[in-house]
Amino acid sequence: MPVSTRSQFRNPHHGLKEKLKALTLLYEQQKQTSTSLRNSYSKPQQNEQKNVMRENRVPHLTNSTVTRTFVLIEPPSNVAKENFAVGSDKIVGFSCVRKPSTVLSSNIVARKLSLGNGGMVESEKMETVLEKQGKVVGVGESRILVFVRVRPMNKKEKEVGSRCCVKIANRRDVYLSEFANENDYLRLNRVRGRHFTFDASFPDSATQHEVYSTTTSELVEAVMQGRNGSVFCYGATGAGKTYTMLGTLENPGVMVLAIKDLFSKIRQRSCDGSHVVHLSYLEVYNETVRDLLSPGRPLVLREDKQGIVAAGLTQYRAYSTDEVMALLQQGNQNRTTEPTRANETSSRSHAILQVVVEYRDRDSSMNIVNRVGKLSLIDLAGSERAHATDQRTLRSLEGANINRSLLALSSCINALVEGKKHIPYRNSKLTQLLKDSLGGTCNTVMIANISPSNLSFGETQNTVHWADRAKEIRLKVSDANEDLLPIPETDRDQAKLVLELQKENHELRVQLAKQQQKLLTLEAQSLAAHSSPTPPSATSLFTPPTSAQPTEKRRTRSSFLAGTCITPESNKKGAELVVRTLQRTVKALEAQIERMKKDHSLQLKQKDDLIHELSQKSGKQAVDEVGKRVLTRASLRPKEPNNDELKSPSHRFRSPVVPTAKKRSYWDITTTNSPSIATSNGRKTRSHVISEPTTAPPPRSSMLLQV
Ligand SMILES: Nc1ncnc2c1ncn2[C@@H]1O[C@H](COP(=O)(O)OP(=O)(O)OP(=O)(O)O)[C@@H](O)[C@H]1O
Repeated sequence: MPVSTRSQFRNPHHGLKEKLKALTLLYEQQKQTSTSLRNSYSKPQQNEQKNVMRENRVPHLTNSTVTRTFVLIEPPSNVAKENFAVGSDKIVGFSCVRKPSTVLSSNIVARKLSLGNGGMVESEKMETVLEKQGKVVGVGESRILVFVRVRPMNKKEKEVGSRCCVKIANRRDVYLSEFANENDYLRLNRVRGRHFTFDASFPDSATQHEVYSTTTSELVEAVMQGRNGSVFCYGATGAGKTYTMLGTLENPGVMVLAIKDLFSKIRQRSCDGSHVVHLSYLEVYNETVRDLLSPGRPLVLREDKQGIVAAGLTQYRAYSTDEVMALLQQGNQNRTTEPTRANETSSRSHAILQVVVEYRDRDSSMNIVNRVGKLSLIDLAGSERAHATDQRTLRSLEGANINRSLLALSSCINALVEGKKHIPYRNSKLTQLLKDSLGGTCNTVMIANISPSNLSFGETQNTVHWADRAKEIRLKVSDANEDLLPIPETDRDQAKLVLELQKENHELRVQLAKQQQKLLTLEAQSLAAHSSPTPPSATSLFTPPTSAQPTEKRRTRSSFLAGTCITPESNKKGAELVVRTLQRTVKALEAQIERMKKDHSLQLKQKDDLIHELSQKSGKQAVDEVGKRVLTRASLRPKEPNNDELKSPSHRFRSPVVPTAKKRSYWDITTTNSPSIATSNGRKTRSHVISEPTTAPPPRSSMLLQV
């Protein structure tokens, strides 16, 4: 059994000293390792890191009473590795479409927060953190986006020498440092610090535009797609909620910037320029709901298909941003604000501005889509400690009510995070109104406003704690409120009329083709029936157009048909008329021929009679002469004019008289010059017979005269 010696008891710290030495050695080694690691980073990053560290240590160095014991929690090494470049953060895609599982992050939230510097997507980092904690967003779910904004230290805080207890690093990490109370000697040596991570965190230097573009601009885009969106500010009194939501004239806040953005987007996209923007503005003051645009009696909350609505709330139709601004100003004037110790213009009520946007857009198939989106912008009253505000009755009652409603909100957040079936929305008017934003199908953004002062550490810690809890609230993925527009009644009638006309037109064309076919058949039949020649004009008129025919002819025909609108009856009548005309012509011609025949025979008879009479009147000589001369019928014909006088070519074919005479004259010449009357071949002609007497034959002209 070991016996303890006295010396051992006398020197109880002997072992501890050795341990301390070993620990110091280990600490030195760790320090060297971390220094060498830091040196391996790039220079700008190193500088940034140094800055971060320096800023973190500022309060530590400035306060001499706590320098010995206060140790700040340094940002984790991975924070230092990340890029610190300032860029406007963006929430990407409120559509809540989820990607399939990946190796690193099996469930990546579609609502992404990307850094402009091309670094790792913020939501992915966040998702990795959540995944490690087993808090990953499920399929068909989305989560509330949570942001933290630190306001600058105010004059009062500076005057009392308060110190900054909030450090924002890497645009998303929040480090809270609790300074030990100088008078609390027991806790003087305690180190208190906490680290939180949010979708984005804004330092006191962040501008209103920066806050709007990071937190709400994508939400406005989702509202334009027909989804519902909510933005609410949460925090202690005087933390900067109203400044963030409403802002000032010089620095307008989220409400103003969102409405401006909304109007400009509607104007750009509304396909027919028509859009409807309805506005309502209410406050929850001491558990009563009041219309800020037309103050009057308190409103009653009712639940219908659209969710919780305030019955009788005025819905103003706004046509421009200026009009909305005017309404907003009017509403704010009606809002209950009172100066408190913590805030000179403290909001004593929760204010909810609701903008319903309805406009027509064209989808990818160029269909007209009616989209309706609702944007709720909420400025909550600040939570406060009783001792921080005035202790007057009304103020304390207000404070109690504010705290009660915020407590109800906290209970709802707790229940939602824990996945409870029953969410106590009914515990307060505020939670009833926020039901849709917290547990419904709505894209929700929460901005937690905090003060940097160590004097408000408790409130700040409380706010950040609830904001951290709110990150875990899961929302249902919302479908866009959009309808394909029905075709207007007038358009439908017109379309019907066009269809009917087209049908009628087609039928008429078919009928026309049939009639043309019938007409051709009739023509063919009539031509077959009357094989007599028809005038070319008539034939060509009714000859069906063939491909060989000139186009002009066909055109003439079609225009003729089109112009006169020939009916089957008129076609038939026309054909009959032509046939009758032709028949008449044929008959007339036949009659003429008959007449000519008769005349001719009569003339012949008359000539014969004349010859006979002449022969009887003249004596024997005459009879002999007549007998010697052969009188031909041709000789009795009237004298033909000279060939040279013949103008018409038809004379060439009339009679062979002239050539005969020529021949005769030729023979006359030859016979005159020739001693013999016989021809060379011995044949005698009638002329030869005439020339037989010894007397010289009379000249040709005389011979003709004799006749
Ligand atoms: N980011 C900021 N930059 C400059 N000033 C700010 C900022 N945030 C807040 N302030 C100022 O701080 C003061 C308090 O802010 P505000 O009224 O917005 O607080 P609150 O959270 O709305 O308080 P309450 O809950 O009592 O209404 C105001 O004078 C405001 O101008």
